[in-house]
Amino acid sequence: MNRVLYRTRIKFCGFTRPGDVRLACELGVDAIGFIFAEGSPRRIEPEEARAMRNALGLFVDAVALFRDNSVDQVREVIRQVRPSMLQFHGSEDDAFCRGFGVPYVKVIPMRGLTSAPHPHALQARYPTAAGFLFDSHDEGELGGSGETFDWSKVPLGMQKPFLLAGGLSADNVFDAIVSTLPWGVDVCSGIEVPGRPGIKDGERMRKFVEEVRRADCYETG
Ligand SMILES: O=C(O)c1ccccc1NCC(=O)[C@H](O)[C@H](O)COP(=O)(O)O
Repeated sequence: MNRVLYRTRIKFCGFTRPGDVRLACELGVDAIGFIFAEGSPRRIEPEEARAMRNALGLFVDAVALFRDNSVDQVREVIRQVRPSMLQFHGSEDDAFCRGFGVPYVKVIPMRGLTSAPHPHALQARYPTAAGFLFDSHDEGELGGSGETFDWSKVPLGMQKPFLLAGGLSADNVFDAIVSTLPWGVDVCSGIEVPGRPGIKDGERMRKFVEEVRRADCYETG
């Protein structure tokens, strides 16, 4: 497949500082993720996210991440942050996810799977999802682990766009894209200062974007 002129979307996740958000936008990312999951070291309050949302560049989406949060918590984030997309990491079903009237992405935990999830089964379970995100954590675990999963388990023939996540960095995102041809890639710890969750590293962000663009210009034949 000739991938010249293809553009892999980029989502950077787990921001805690407006300056990092501004730099990410200048680097040309498509979406910025704010984490509201209980127990996450990158969890922020809706007020903090609202300030960072206001720092977003033109045409950059705000994505709000949840993991089995209450209806009231999700509503409060929507009220204050006005995300253009919700991302659910827990055991939420389609009825819960669609109930807020904001498009949503459902995260599929990939750790420990012996075979690829079936695209029709995902579609049947989450019929109103705007897309899916394949991440490396196990069912019931937090995301943002910085670990990869077996990319051969990414299903072929997905009916909706999907994002690849889990342990991506400038060192492996080229191979990840060429191997799985995702709609987009999502990274959290791979663009951070090591050992400092939520503190993004400008040079790591820049290199990540550069490697995605390099993959976009690569002809797989
Ligand atoms: O990052 C967290 O702390 C977190 C906690 C609970 C739910 C989701 C969380 N992060 C979501 C993500 O950012 C993705 O899982 C991420 O793209 C993959 O993380 P990483 O392997 O660190 O790149």
